[in-house]
Amino acid sequence: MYLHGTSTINNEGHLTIGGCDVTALKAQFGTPLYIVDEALVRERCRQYMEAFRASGLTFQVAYASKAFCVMAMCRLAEEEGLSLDVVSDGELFTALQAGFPAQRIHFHGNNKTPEEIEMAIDAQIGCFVVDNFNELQLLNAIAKERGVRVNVLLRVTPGVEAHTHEYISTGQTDSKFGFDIGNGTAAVAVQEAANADHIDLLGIHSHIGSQIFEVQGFQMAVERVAQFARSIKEQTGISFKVVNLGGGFGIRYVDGDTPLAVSDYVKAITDGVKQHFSGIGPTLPEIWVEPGRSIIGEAGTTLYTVGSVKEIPGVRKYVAVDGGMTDNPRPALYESRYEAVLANRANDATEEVVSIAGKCCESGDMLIWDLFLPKVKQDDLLAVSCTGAYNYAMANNYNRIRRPAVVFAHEGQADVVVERETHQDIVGKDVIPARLQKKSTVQV
Ligand SMILES: Cc1ncc(COP(=O)(O)O)c(C=O)c1O
Ligand SMILES: N[C@@H](CCCC[NH3+])C(=O)O
Repeated sequence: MYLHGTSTINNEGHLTIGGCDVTALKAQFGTPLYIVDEALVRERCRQYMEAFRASGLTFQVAYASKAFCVMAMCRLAEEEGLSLDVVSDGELFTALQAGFPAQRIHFHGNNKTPEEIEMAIDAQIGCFVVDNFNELQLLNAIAKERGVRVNVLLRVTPGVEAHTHEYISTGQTDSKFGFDIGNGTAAVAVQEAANADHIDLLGIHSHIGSQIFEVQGFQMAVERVAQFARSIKEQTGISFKVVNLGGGFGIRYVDGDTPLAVSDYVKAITDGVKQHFSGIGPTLPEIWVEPGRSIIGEAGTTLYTVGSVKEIPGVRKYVAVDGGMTDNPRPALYESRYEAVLANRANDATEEVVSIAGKCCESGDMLIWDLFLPKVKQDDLLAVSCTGAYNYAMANNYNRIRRPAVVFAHEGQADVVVERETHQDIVGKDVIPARLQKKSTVQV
């Protein structure tokens, strides 16, 4: 059984996270429950910061908040010295409400609305990562209206195919994101941004995909982006002060996943920058990255209570838990695989192979197929590991199921950072028009 971060099994055979016994967390907060190992998140942040410091380059590590964006997480990222990547007014609002320094916020997205752009300009965020020509023109016009100048990176597609699930691969030419280098669009965008009177072009951005295990994709992206920067410099004299190489660094979900150490990914990038960018300008560019999953993914665990257990003799045993695709849609979306332990009897010998079903009215709502566990009973606790990234962030209310609470566990203390939704939250935005209101049956 693989235990991430501070997770241990105590003498009673209970899983503990951040020094908290999960059976006590269940008693206090109920299930399903997302538990975040705060020390592991901090450790990951520090690994990035230290690896970049060791490179001697000027840098920013921006936490890609799409992976898990709540106010406490923004605070934690700020405390660790990270910047923040947001992709919507919702994420921006969350960051600002948490008091995250606006200058360290970078705004992404392939279809920012005028309202989002206005909100971000008014908040004086650090930088827009511009995805397309419509946005470039809109941003310039809004900045002009407000009499300000805005910092911009242009998102380019370097033509690198990352080895990952096709839905989370983004660096190839046929992608909804960015200006393509290969077909010349990126060069046109650079010229247009440089000519725009209310835009300061800081540099370029490239993100090749997510959950990537090898360094080759990143090395290739650095090389392509550097070639592009060199040709732009030669043809136009424009040089890039900042190069953002995105996120995508892989993590260990299950046995057989082989992520590299954070320092290895960072070294591949910084070595590549030193090699390929030397001589383009008087100094090397500032390097930014945007890790999301690798900061928060392994630090998250989802705790469920087992409900029904159904055996189809000779076929399969289904163990249903009190959550499912509403709190973790990743198995249904990407066929993602997860590991789990029986968190109240983790020392019992494994005896059977079961499949973990969610409670949604949907056959595809399966969390884990063919998992070895001790003999599972109703009311047992199941802890699915590695659910920190893109779980709470993609949680939904299908079947009007309430989103679980999130707690940060640290040094024996667990604090709620998101409360469990209530039934009232579920109907809170519903409106019954007057003509559908229930008529009173009381006769006067
Ligand atoms: C532009 C951009 N930056 C950063 C990330 C974060 O990626 P990851 O969570 O894989 O590090 C993503 C998501 O893939 C992204 O699209
Ligand atoms: N939501 C995806 C990652 C998306 C990355 C964003 N560009 C996942 O769960 O793996």
